[in-house]
Amino acid sequence: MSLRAHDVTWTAQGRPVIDGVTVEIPPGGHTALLGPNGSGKSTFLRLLAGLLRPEGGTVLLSGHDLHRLPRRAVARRMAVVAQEVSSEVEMTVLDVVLLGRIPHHRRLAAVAGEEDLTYARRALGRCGAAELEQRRWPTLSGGERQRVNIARALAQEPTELLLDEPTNHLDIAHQLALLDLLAAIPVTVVTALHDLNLAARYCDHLLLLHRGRLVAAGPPEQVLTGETVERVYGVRAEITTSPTGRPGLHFLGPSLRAPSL
Ligand SMILES: Nc1ncnc2c1ncn2[C@@H]1O[C@H](COP(=O)(O)OP(=O)(O)OP(=O)(O)O)[C@@H](O)[C@H]1O
Repeated sequence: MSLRAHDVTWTAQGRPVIDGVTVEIPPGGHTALLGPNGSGKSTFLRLLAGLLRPEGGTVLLSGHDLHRLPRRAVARRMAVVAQEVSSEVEMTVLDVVLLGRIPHHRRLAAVAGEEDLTYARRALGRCGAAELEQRRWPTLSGGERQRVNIARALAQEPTELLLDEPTNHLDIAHQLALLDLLAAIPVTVVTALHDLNLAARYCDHLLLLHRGRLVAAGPPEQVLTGETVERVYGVRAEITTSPTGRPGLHFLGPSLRAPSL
């Protein structure tokens, strides 16, 4: 297992935000991190990425405690696409993507050699953003910025890629293209997602958080049951098999009973 969390806990203002979560992320697969607003998805993603330190438990990368590994070695392996990115940075798109190459160099001045440019341009192409290369970052739309930010992460050539709501700002065609891309790359991917149908369609392994606790883990048909969706989201759903062979959720309305655990 490339990435594991064992009994991980993190609190804010005395309240557990992540509460004793143990998971194994299947290597080379695409795992979706699901849960209602405030359930702890972003926090857990940051813990998996080593951006937050667990207050209890450990995150293990290839069997080693993430916080005992040199930061540079982790940065070379793991790429993170955060939810919010600044729109103010005065750089071209190509330079933003080249930032992904920094962990592969000892000196900043060494970034932007031929090999780096090849990686950066290939990543832009994969994200359907090749034509944006010379645009100034602040002039991009939200969806363009999102695609470039993902290209930056791919240019890093990570073995683990963690993304927080990467489909935000993307139209449906770009959402599907991005999830197809993430399914095709030979990298361990963990994506926080709100859209349960997209998660069921594109991800092999789902983790469902509720109030900081892991309430279900496994393949989509096992995790996304009507009972679980109603209990966690407080919404009634009819679940059928979609033409893709994956579960398809049809939301019927609010639960007639209060959401609880
Ligand atoms: N530094 C912090 N200080 C105080 N509370 C925090 C902090 N970080 C997270 N929280 C709280 O922890 C809970 C989980 O937050 P988190 O952003 O991880 O949830 P999420 O599942 O990603 O939510 P969303 O779907 O709305 O993006 C929220 O109630 C949030 O307010």
